[in-house]
Formats: sequence, structure tokens, C-alpha cells
Amino acid sequence: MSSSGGPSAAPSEAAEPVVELRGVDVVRGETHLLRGVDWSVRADERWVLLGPNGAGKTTLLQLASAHMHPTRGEVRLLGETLGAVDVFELRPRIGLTSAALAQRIGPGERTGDVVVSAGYAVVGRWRERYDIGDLTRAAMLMRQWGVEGFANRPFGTLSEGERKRVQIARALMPDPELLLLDEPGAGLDLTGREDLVARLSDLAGYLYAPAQVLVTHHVEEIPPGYTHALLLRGGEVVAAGPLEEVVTADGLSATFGLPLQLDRADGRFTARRR
Ligand SMILES: Nc1ncnc2c1ncn2[C@@H]1O[C@H](COP(=O)(O)OP(=O)(O)OP(=O)(O)O)[C@@H](O)[C@H]1O
Repeated sequence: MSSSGGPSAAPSEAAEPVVELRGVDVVRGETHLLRGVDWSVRADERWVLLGPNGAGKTTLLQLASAHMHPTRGEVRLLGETLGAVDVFELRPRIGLTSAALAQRIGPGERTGDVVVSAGYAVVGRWRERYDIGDLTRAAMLMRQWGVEGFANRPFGTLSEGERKRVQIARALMPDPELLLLDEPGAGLDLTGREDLVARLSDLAGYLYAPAQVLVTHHVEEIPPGYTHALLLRGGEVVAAGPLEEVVTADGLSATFGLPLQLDRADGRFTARRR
């Protein structure tokens, strides 16, 4: 069974972390985008990264996806150290979805090609003939993410929610060891958000699914089954660790600079001003 299609079971003892940052600063001019960040993600962990606008979440994902190097400190990804590895070999092992990447998908691309071409690290149809294994995997992922009916539709004709799910199927196509999702819930209506949260919750439970890091501004988008959280404010880590210890009213109030009340029911969080 593929990495993202198996049933849930107890994760095995993880070896080296898939992401490890030690004393990381990212500085542009006089501005610290990140300051003194220590963070590690193990293969069986599912992290949510929460913080207000400008906190540095996207910058952190840029490091974790080997699209940026730190100004200071060390970043290790999948056992390799950034600066001492060819990032073009590393990147295919990491699935990433973001608004910036989505903008690079042409609206006229056939949706099925958007998914299958990820196996070749290109957008859109690249080869006349794909491997039967690639086509089977793309079809399985499109079924899993509820977009199998759109294979022949131009990507630009899909709704925002459908496009988000196609992007996740595409990110999973190369069977990545790490999946990074930058605000997948942005712009979705309530139905779209709830559908996405349920599917991400399912993925979180799969034994052979990749390590996952989900960026969001909203605790309502944390899928049940996620295990850890990192709170970021002004480029600095407010708290990081097991979800129950980190996603608290006090932690979120400090992160968002607003007194918040936090409630949890059936594994879902809601937050509002206290
Ligand atoms: N090249 C740059 N030079 C100076 N400042 C930058 C640069 N790139 C990003 N920044 C700033 O760094 C901060 C962190 O940006 P980042 O995109 O990582 O935040 P974020 O938490 O993802 O925000 P949002 O939730 O709004 O997407 C922002 O204030 C941004 O303006």
C-alpha cells in the first residue's frame, strides 16, 4: 500500500528527526524573520504551526522545504544538512502546498496532469506516456482526496476547495517523507474547511503517511489526530511540543496578543476573545 493509503496503527520508534533546526536565525537587512528557533519533527508526528500574520510561519516552511537557507544555525532535513546537500535531490522527498505554488499551475492544465506530473517535479503534462504505476497512484490519490471526477477538467475551473485538495494529492504523488501544508484552509467556506479537516485527520492516522506540518491561523482547522504544535510570534517560538501542552488559552493569548478563551470538544478546538 502506498504511504498515504494504509490503515491507522501505532507508529514505530522514530529514528533521526525528519526536520531539525538548531539555533536558527533568518535575517533580511535589519529584520529578524526568525530568531533562535529550535524545532524537531519526527516521522510519526503531525505538527500544527500557529501564529499571527507576519510571525514567520511561511519562512519556517521555506527552510523545512529546502527553499531557503538559514542566516545562522543548522537545518537538517531527512538526515541531510542544508548547505551540505544538493537541494534538488532533497526537494522531491518533501511535499509542499502553498498559495505561491498554486499560482504557478496554469488554469488550463488538465487536473489529472497537475497531479501525475508531480512525480516528475514539473507542472502540467510533461511526457506523452506516464508509467502505469504513476497513473494508478495519481488515480488512487485523486479518489482519496475526492477529486477523481475532475481529472479531465482544466484546473482553473475548479472551486477553491477542489483546487486545495488537488494540490494535496499532487504533493503526495512522489510519496514524500515530509508533507508541508501552508494554510490549506485559507479561502475555504465552512463545508470546504470541514471536508479538508476530516481528510487531513484521516491522513494523520495512516501508519505510513509522511510526517506532516500544517500552517494555520485558526485553531478550528487543527485536524483531530495532530500530535504537536509550535506557536510562533515575531519570529520567535512561544511554545513547542505535544498539542495538549502547547495549544492552551494562555499560550494562544500570548501568541496572538489577545486574551482568548479556548474550548475543545470531540478533538476540535474553538477560540474566541475572552
Ligand atoms: N525578504 C524579506 N525582507 C524583509 N522582510 C521580510 C522578507 N520576507 C519576509 N519578510 C517579513 O518577515 C515576516 C515573516 O514573514 P512570513 O511570511 O514568514 O510570515 P507568516 O507567519 O507566514 O505570515 P502570514 O500569516 O501573514 O502568511 C513578515 O513581517 C514579512 O514581511
